[in-house]
Amino acid sequence: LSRWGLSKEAAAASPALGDMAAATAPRLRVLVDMDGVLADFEGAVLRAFLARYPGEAHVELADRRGFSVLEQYRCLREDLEAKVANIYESPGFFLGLEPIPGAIEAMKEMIHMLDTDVFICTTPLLKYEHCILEKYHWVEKHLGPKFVERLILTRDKTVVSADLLFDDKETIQGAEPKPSWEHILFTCCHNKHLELQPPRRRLQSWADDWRGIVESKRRS
Ligand SMILES: Cc1cn([C@H]2C[C@H](O)[C@@H](COP(=O)(O)O)O2)c(=O)[nH]c1=O
Ligand SMILES: [Mg+2]
Repeated sequence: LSRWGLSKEAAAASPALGDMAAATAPRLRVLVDMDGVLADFEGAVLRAFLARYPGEAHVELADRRGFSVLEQYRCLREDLEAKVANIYESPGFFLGLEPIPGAIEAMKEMIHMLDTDVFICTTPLLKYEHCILEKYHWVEKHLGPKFVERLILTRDKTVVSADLLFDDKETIQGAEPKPSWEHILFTCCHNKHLELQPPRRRLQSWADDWRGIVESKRRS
């Protein structure tokens, strides 16, 4: 079935029906993750770690593997886990994240695309004291109040319905075994070495063809 609920065979057999369906095509809903996609979580962790613990063992961004920076530091040395957690649980950490290159421009363009609804979909830390409020402030600071209305905070992205999700986490699991969205893996230091099995798709950066991905989904 296409996004319009019409089988590809039916649309091919009756072009008029296909045209009608296209004319009444539903709006495309796009979810964009925050940490690692809009905001540079990884770069900020490393910079703050080096500043707070100079001379301490650390993981260079080029050596990052796996979603959890916490886990990699724990593997390096058990006591580093608490040090790294302390970094991103500190007040000001989430608000101070630098935007990922091209992210702000892409979001401002995407929100004006015809028949497209864009939302930011992000997971707050369980230790949420600073993280949640600062995520709202970050969005207002970098993207403006219109995007604050489009911020979804959830610990389970699988229950949010959409056509596309741009996210740097390799595997996104939750209560819904078959999420409605196609996950586009956004390249980040911790996932760049992964080889995706077809038909999974990647966006290498915001300079890559995100518009092509959005339009291909609209046509599907
Ligand atoms: C250890 C660790 C934690 N995070 C945190 C930061 C955010 O609160 C979420 C990620 O949210 P997303 O919506 O999946 O981007 O988890 C992290 O990003 N990386 C880590 O290594
Ligand atoms: Mg992320």
